[in-house]
Amino acid sequence: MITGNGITRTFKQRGGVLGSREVPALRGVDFAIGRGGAVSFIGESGCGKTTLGRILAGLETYDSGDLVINGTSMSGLSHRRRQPYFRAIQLIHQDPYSALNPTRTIHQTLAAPLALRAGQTGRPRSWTDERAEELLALVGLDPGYVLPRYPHQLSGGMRQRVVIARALTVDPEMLVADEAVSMIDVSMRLGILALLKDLRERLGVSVLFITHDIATARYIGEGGEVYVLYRGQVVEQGPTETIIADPVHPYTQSLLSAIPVLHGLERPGAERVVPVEAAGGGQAGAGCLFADRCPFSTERCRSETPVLGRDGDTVQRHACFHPRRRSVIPLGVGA
Ligand SMILES: Nc1ncnc2c1ncn2[C@@H]1O[C@H](COP(=O)(O)OP(=O)(O)OP(=O)(O)O)[C@@H](O)[C@H]1O
Repeated sequence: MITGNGITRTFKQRGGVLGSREVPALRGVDFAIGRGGAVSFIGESGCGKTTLGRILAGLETYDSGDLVINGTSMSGLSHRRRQPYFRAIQLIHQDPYSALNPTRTIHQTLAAPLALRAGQTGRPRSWTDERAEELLALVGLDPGYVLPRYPHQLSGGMRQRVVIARALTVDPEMLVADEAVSMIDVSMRLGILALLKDLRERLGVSVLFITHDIATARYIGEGGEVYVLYRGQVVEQGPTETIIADPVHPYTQSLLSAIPVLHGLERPGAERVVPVEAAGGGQAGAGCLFADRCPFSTERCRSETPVLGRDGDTVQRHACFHPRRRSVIPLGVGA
């Protein structure tokens, strides 16, 4: 089980006419991912998805809160003592080309971590070649074809499969797939998503999917959970099917209507969500961060901060004073 309790991360950005400013990327995010689970974090660009994925993979630090991996808190541990825990969480980047060393064959790419793994688990050196073949077959590649080749000799989809095979060399508990298909040819995307689903079922590895794309979250997160992030805060969370079929937070509803969101939300009335650039700063303080963009905001939304919680009759948790079931206008309608 991997849990995050109140994870916050603020970056200092320098330069520009305004001098340096603080950008809160994550503002107290809670989550829990069990073994074999499927969790999607969805939200627009800049909502903090990648920062969260990097924190989970041990590539980024958090300012406060706690990350607990299988019962052990990462907060009090030195960098060196955290490493074995973070090995259980492997990050799949969106760009498989830059994730692979172009000067190494796929055989070399897999042999190095497998040799380390053989040492750790007391296996003979010969095991590494066997395991490399096994892993490539597991991710749907022909080892005989792929092993002697360099990354540039493979398609984007094949490269992403190699990246997944490399992540599996350490027997991870969780794969964090950060927009893992966004840079891959459309024709190969479904295959990669199906592979991640299959690995979840066959190996019991959990998958955390980071995406701005609801359709992908729906596919990969079947039977799992969705967390909707807005400006570093979870605004709605619950079973994938419920969040997609029956969202109650206006931001989730707007995400479901269109991305980027510019269309009306419901009929009649054609209330419109203000585009993010046109909205106010939405800085921390009292009030809902989404209030400037929300067609349903009231005085209360501007002065009080809604907390993630459950109404009596909702399956999901939400952070909204005016949660409502609204019929979402399908993509492209109402522009
Ligand atoms: N290393 C950094 N230094 C300064 N600011 C950063 C850094 N990393 C992220 N940020 C800022 O933190 C906020 C969240 O960024 P993050 O990349 O996590 O969002 P995201 O939802 O993954 O967006 P995208 O889909 O565009 O990658 C953004 O405002 C971003 O500019």
